[in-house]
Amino acid sequence: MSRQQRIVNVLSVAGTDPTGGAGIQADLKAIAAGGGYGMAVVTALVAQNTRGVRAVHVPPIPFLTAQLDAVSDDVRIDAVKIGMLANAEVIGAVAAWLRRVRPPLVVLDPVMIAASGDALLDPEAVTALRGLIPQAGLITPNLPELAVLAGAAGAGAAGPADTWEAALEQARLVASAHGVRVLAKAGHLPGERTPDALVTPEGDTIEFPGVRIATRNTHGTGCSLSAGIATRVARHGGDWVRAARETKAWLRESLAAADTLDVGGGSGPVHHFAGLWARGGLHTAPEAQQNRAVRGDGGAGRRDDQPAGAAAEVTVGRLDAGPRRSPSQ
Ligand SMILES: Nc1ncnc2c1ncn2[C@@H]1O[C@H](COP(=O)(O)OP(=O)(O)OP(=O)(O)O)[C@@H](O)[C@H]1O
Ligand SMILES: Cc1ncc(COP(=O)(O)O)c(N)n1
Repeated sequence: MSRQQRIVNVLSVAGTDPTGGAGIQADLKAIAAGGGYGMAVVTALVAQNTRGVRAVHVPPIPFLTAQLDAVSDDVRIDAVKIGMLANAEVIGAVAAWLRRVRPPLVVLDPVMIAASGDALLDPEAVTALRGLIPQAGLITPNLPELAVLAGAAGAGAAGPADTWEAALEQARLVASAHGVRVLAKAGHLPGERTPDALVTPEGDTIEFPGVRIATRNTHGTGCSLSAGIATRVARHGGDWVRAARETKAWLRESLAAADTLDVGGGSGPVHHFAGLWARGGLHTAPEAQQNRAVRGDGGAGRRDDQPAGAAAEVTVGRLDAGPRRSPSQ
């Protein structure tokens, strides 16, 4: 098998979601759907469902390190996705392992607060989290997380961006302060548009347009996006733009089919395998309709007026980003 055809091994270092919509469980589905072999190290056991978080249990730090070493002592790691880190001790252990192992590609989703409003990171651990950023090739904060990072990087306590322009400005500040690529995401903004933008440390901005899908089943979209990008950037030899573009198209397809699942009474998961199952002839429209009928919402309100991958990205600024200094290019 040639190097290009090799199946990539992708490690998720994250917390759990026993209902399967976010965290490690979502990551493994996103990695598989993206064409990689998924592996997982648990940073925190989280008792949560589609409605919220009930309890968090962080394993002893030596056990976390033992999990990380068990993988890296045995398996070639092509990319790492890092999600929930819970506290400064966990961050320290993951940072030390990254320095030792130097995986070639690292995507850091700086998870701080669940969509339900529950804290997934000790507020005092933000400084430690910022220290981890230079070891990543890409970070994927949502708007509240971006505001925290921008505030710490000198923007003051501005709060989450309420316009796309303000989000891009914060992303540029964070990218240049930490020498890292930042994926800004408009998921939390009101309105019809949900663009993402890849911002380089040099200030180049590659925008991926998107149209909002009217569903409340968006649990774990950030987890799935970051794990999908980690998988595709490894498959595409470090091409971050292609990885982000393709992952957004896949996530759109998965979000558009989220209402065909029937998982929980809160914000449910996306359907990670909707595209694959449709192309394989599995679970066709009548079954999906039935799920919606059982739940009683008839699927009303869902909008999918744009085929996956239809939107072309827009480049603002220079494209010649050049190689990065960090080991996790
Ligand atoms: N309703 C939607 N329609 C289309 N795309 C969406 C929608 N909601 C989120 N997205 C997309 O999902 C991805 C994650 O966005 P978001 O900003 O919600 O991240 P997040 O808050 O980290 O996710 P999570 O819900 O896992 O915490 C982005 O690519 C965003 O554009
Ligand atoms: C273990 C874990 N990691 C991340 C999230 C964020 O996802 P969301 O904001 O959709 O709740 C989560 N709920 N749980």
